[in-house]
Amino acid sequence: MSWLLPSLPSIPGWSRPEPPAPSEDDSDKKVNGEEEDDEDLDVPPQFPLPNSAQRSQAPAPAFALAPPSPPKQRSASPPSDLNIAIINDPIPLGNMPLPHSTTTRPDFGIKAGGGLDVGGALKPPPPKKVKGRGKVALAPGHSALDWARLQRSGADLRGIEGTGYLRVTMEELKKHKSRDDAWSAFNGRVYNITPYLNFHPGGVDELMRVAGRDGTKLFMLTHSWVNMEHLMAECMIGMLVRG
Ligand code: HEM
Repeated sequence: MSWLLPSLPSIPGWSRPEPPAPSEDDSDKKVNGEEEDDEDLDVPPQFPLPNSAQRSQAPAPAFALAPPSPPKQRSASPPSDLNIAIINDPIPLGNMPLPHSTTTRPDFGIKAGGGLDVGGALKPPPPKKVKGRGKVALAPGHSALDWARLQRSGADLRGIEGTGYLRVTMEELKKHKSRDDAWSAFNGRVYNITPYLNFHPGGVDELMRVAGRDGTKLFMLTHSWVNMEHLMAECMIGMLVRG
């Protein structure tokens, strides 16, 4: 192996230390041609050394177990339902003044023990009072379905059997304003409302308010969504004309 080592110039007074000659003990450690490691080589040195100054001054090893922490004091109030830490004990601040923004601690409406103290702006609005729509209880046999059946029955609902659609003047219209002979005009068409009176969900009296006159405005103000032309198709007398 000498060829691996660079050839050093020979310096007077200096010589390469010769490796120690293998002793008889070393030869004993060779078993079946394999060299056993010396166990002492893997043991790290003690630090600090057993007779060092650090070791003599150190009262106890620094990695001794810390004493157990004292049991936590439970607050009188149960914990909040919300996952927000509410600090009961003020944090010691020494002489440090609190910033203006935190001189009063906000509670965010959270009550002690959980739940929200909804007050002021957070309070839900009171339930709206629903104004009575003025629907009436219809007599048996006078439902919307009964009216539809009556319309399809072929019965004379116009009250002017045998005549076609009429041209009705305002003067003529005004003559039909009784319970058993009531006409009314809606959107330029004149209807015999008499057979419908007891079927009217708003009641007889409401419908009678427009008997003998133009009821378009009141109808639209009350229930513009009602398909009056369809409901009253079989009751149509004719068209409202000037004259
Ligand atoms: C021939 C014309 C009319 C027909 C076919 C008719 C039909 C109806 C119908 C189908 C309803 C039930 C509405 C619903 O359930 O949403 C109703 C309700 C009502 N109608 Fe009429 N109506 C007529 C004329 C009038 C007029 C002229 C008035 C008022 C003077 C009136 C007053 C009411 C009221 C107060 C109700 C109950 C409240 C409501 O449901 O809106 N109706 N009517």
